[in-house]
Amino acid sequence: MSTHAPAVAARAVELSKTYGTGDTQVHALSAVSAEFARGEFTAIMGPSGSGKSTLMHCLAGLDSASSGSVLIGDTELTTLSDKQMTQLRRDRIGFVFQAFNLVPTLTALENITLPLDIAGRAPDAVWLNNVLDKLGLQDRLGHRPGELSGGQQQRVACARALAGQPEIIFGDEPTGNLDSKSSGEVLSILRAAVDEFHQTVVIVTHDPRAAAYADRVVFLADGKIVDELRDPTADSVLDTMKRLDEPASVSGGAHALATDAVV
Ligand SMILES: Nc1ncnc2c1ncn2[C@@H]1O[C@H](COP(=O)(O)OP(=O)(O)OP(=O)(O)O)[C@@H](O)[C@H]1O
Repeated sequence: MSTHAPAVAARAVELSKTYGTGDTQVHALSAVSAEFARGEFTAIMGPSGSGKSTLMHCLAGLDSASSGSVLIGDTELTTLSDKQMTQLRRDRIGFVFQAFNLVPTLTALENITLPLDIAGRAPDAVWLNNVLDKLGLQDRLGHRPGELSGGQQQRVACARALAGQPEIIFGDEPTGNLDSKSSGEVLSILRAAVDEFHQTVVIVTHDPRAAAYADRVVFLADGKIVDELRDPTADSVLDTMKRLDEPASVSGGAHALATDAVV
């Protein structure tokens, strides 16, 4: 990776997303501004419907915002043509989503290397082996997705996202379907991508133990960033979640403080 790479891997600037009109209008995101530093692991948390997936999909160029902008490195996504957007997603971004999106007719290994094959790039053999070892996939590479358990399919999707060493990896509940062992393996490899390869990871999770693998946790509520934690532990994440569940009069001070810290 270039030593001149910008310090911020992804940035949302005054990002708003509104669904519907009139009485049924939903403000999924309300002027969210956030930076995701290069070489850092961030977890996004918040109650159901708070806008986590919407934020992640906008950051990853999978959905467009109603207003505001998203930058991946120095590239503003709204300036890109469809073709440029496809290339950016393919070359610079890795995705691990709950719906694994594996190709059923390809083997696990073929699924893992598919994005690289399409891009005409060869995987770094040492890195790929490391990923396959850490995710315990070496003896499953010849199997098709239908012959793998849910947890194994999720690990294949994770290996696919990591294989090309993209600048930034987005995960929407990447451990949502996994038992605690598989979950730990996926989170450890995401942590290694950050620590050993200076990649950037942003995941949405409901699980405080998963969030504890991150360097930073950003909390959303009602489409706004309301708090942030550095060097989280499962306990500090739980405490913050409880505090944010308290009535607005009690937690209002924390909201104002956190918003200042993030913007
Ligand atoms: N396509 C859509 N049409 C209308 N409303 C939508 C659409 N997608 C999301 N929403 C609404 O936007 C809000 C934010 O949704 P989002 O999926 O981002 O929340 P979330 O925090 O990821 O929730 P969860 O934890 O349940 O996955 C919710 O109120 C949701 O109902």
